[in-house]
Amino acid sequence: MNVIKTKIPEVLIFEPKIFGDERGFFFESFSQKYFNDIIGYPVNFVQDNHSQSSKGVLRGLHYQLPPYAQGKLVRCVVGEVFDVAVDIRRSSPTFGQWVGVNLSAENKKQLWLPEGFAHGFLTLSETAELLYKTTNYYAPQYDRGIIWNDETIKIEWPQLGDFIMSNKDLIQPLLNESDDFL
Ligand SMILES: Cc1cn([C@H]2C[C@H](O)[C@@H](COP(=O)(O)OP(=O)(O)O[C@H]3O[C@H](C)C(=O)[C@H](O)[C@H]3O)O2)c(=O)[nH]c1=O
Repeated sequence: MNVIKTKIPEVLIFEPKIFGDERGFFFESFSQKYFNDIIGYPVNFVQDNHSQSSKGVLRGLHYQLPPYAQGKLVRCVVGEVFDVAVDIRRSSPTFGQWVGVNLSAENKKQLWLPEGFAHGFLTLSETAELLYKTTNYYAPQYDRGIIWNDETIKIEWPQLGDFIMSNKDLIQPLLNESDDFL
């Protein structure tokens, strides 16, 4: 597994070792021991999520407030997405900064974003399926969002024309109006 640092120290990109042969491929998509060694502390995932989206669907930017904050390990198993993590920890030197990476069934990359980050993605392929592990359970009453095109974050979303979003995501607050994370 290759680990790629990003401009935000806590956000990492993992590239698993792929074993290909005439039958196809095999790779370990997750190893608790390896992951803990890389992150430097024990990370306990309690929930797996799976979502499917059509081209142009943008989901996010979402996070959960403490005590239900979620770290996420995200991978794309069908198609391709532009996946984004935003640092929403007001005490962080990288507050308001973002990392974007193309995750795809082809590149098999994974994005790790710990608690304190908002998550969102834009679907680039006709259809895409995302699998992601979370370090806390879904808690709708603690679910929060930030508008996808917040001018202080300035995420450089790929230009695909009109995005498809849930009604909830069309009216998310600005970062500076959102509920404090830390
Ligand atoms: C997130 C979640 C949702 N749900 C139910 C609630 C709704 O009835 C339905 C769709 O939920 P929602 O529209 O919030 O799904 P997304 O817009 O994909 O939300 C996710 O999008 C961004 C990218 C994330 O990182 C989060 O995991 C999450 O916020 O699934 C559950 O039952 N459990 C869950 O963990």
